[in-house]
Amino acid sequence: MTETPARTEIGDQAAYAAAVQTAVAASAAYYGEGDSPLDDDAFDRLVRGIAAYESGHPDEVLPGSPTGKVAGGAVIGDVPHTVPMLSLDNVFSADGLRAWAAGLVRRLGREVAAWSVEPKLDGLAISARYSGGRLVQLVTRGDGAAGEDVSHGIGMIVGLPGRLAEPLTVELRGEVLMTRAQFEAANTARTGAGGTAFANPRSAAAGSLRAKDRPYQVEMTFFAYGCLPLDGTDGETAARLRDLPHSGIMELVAGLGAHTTAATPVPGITATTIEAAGERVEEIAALRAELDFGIDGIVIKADAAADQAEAGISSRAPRWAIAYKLPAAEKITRLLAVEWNVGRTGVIAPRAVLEPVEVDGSTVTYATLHNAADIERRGLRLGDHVTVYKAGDVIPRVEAPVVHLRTGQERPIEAPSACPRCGDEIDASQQRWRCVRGRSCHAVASVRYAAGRDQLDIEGLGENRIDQLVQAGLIDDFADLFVLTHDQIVGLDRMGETSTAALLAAIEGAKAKPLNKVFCALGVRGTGRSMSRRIARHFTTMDAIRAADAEAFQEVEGVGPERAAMLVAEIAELAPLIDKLVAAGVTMTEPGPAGPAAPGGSAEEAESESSGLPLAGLSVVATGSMSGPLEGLSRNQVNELIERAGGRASSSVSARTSLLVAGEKAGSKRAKADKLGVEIVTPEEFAARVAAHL
Ligand SMILES: NC(=O)c1ccc[n+]([C@@H]2O[C@H](COP(=O)([O-])OP(=O)(O)OC[C@H]3O[C@@H](n4cnc5c(N)ncnc54)[C@H](O)[C@@H]3O)[C@@H](O)[C@H]2O)c1
Ligand SMILES: [Zn+2]
Repeated sequence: MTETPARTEIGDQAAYAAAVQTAVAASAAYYGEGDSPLDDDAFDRLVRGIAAYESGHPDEVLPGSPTGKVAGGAVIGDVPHTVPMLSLDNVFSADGLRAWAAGLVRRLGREVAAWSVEPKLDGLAISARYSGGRLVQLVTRGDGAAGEDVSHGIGMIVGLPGRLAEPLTVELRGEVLMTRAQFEAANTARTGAGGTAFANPRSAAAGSLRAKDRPYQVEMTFFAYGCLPLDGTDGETAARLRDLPHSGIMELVAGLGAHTTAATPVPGITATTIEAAGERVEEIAALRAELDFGIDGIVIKADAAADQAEAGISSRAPRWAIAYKLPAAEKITRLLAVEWNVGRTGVIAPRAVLEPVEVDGSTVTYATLHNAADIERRGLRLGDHVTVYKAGDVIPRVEAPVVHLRTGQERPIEAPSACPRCGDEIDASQQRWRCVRGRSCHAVASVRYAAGRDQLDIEGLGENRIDQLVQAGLIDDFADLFVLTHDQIVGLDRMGETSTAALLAAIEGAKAKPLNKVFCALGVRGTGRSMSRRIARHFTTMDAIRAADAEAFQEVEGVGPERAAMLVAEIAELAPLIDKLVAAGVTMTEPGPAGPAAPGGSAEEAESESSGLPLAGLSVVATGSMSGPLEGLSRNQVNELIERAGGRASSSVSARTSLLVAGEKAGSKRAKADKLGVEIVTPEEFAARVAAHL
């Protein structure tokens, strides 16, 4: 959310003319079939470059330039709109919003009565005309003055009723989009019918709405954001629509039976000050990742009809409304490779390796692909351009191939025919593939981790020895260590009486390790040493950990909703292993009083482990893209660095945060840290502080 967003540099007239051509073609594709070769970020950079060039060379402006026009002037329709369907001007920061509001107040010569704040739905604008309460025509926005008749879409759009609750003659305006589920279903239907996948929900909605004869059914969703009189609207209704504030219109529309944002986790609200409106902007932005439909910003409008009427409109956009743009949550990049990783339980999951791309404030190199069937269903190929989606803390995912960018060089993605870790067979009978060895596929690595110095610290149990025990069929996981007998071990290669006795004693000693070490030994995803200490300290017993739900886990510092849900799932999955440990008499409690952990767990440990380290006692959050010596580090690697340097890594800024490492595009976390007075440093400054641990 930087105030001066990046733009394409345009050096001369020829480059300018080429840029105009590219932008107009992209717009035509975007509003037409929904198959633009550019992602929104690239398109917006280009148009900003064009605008900058034009302001420096006003005599060179081409008549076909997209600037200052609805839909870049790229689209034409033949159904005139009663009232122009406009675009929206943009701001990119809280300062920009305040400046815009101040300008509007100046123009009106009085305070704005109220602000309405609602999500900016990322679909396409539609005009839905009702006659006597019956839906009779659908028209796209087109160039703003006239649009295309897409009435064949009637009946495919959830939330756009065929009949209103009252027999009114009115025009509803709103956005048609696809929810994530509708998008997945549309792509399944399309690829199933031999077609190619849509690149993203927005283009799927655009393409589906315009297509007339389709051999398969798709479903879309409508959200209303306006209601206008039409020819034939009765006088009373027309007067009501003219006088009601925007919020009142929204209530009326909902009452008529059309979808509005009221029923979503981000309902439109009104605020009396622009500061309060700004807070709502932050709230909506924070919920973006959890919504099942795309939003690309937040729309702030003067609510009162009189304020709107007096502010008026420009040729492109109303002056009484503004779009607060959020960073693009979706980018186009290349799919370079697919890795097949074997999880702790033997699940074999594909992961996309991408040409690194900046999405929503962080660099994305990997993205989830779920399973082999998913790759098939999406019709992905190696070398494809793909749309990658990430918002907030959501794990990045590959949405779809951008089929119209194919060159013919793309290759099929080959699924492994044997377990990539142990070479044994794959059980492909379910959507999630598994190694037939299940957990024991993972045995050597996981037992080695459990026996490591920071976990159970079992001396004499190196990789070779573990491998030997696994090969001999004596252990499948580290709980099996505790039931090994003298006779089982002493016969093994290079195991004499002395080393056998030493090993058994070391294993026996591990039973007395405190809960935090035992928990850490489980290798729960997303928990390292310090997180294990915090969890053990917070819950104090394994029973309490096992009983905790996601909400309870979020009370542990540094555990957000996503990690909490994962912890619950992982711990449930580990139940058989934990049961074995309990049965073997391994310690399941943490000494010392419960409560928030000191930076290093128990006070003593904290002393010995992290005092003297540069981040001792500090809770550190990193956000935005890392640069300087930290460039290229994943968020996880940065967190590990924080922990190595004695700090606690956390993903959310709170009053307890000591330090925010804010890279480029730090966004809302930076704003929050600012507000809370948390110290903020650049990645370079941070790197200097922890140089010894880099
Ligand atoms: N990738 C490409 O090639 C390409 C080409 C053209 C445009 N675009 C993208 O489209 C955007 C510009 O498009 P635009 O001119 O349609 O403007 P816009 O989408 O940024 O804003 C105007 C539109 O917002 C929609 N909207 C959503 N929620 C609303 C609400 N609550 N109240 C009012 N309106 C709401 C309406 O449909 C309205 O027409 C840019 O972000 C650009 O990146 C991309
Ligand atoms: Zn295996």
